[in-house]
Amino acid sequence: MTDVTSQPTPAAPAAPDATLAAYRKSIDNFDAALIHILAERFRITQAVGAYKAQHALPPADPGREEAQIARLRALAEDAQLDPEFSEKFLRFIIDEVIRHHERAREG
Ligand SMILES: C=C(O[C@@H]1C=C(C(=O)O)C=C[C@H]1O)C(=O)O
Repeated sequence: MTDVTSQPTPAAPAAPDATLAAYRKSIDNFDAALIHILAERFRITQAVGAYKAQHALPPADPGREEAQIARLRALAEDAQLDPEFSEKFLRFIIDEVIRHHERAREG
């Protein structure tokens, strides 16, 4: 017969932790703000994509990207946010924008 007494005791349901819950409430608000900010950014870049397609402009502008990344890295350093992370985050967004612009060009 199996010795059930040697099994680990299942974890008790976590006690409500008011401090953690308050931090998480604030995280929830920041995450919601991030989504709204991103939605607005993509709304504008969609318009840029349509404009570029109408005027036969290239989907990507590496000079503009380089300037934006340098500006954002400096802002991140000032704000004590990891500039490497900031660059990767912006690169990820810009790459998605360029994909949208390529699609807009294809019609
Ligand atoms: C939005 C533009 O298109 C692309 C996307 C960019 C961005 O998301 O910041 C920057 C440059 C372009 O490669 C633009 O040309 O301004």
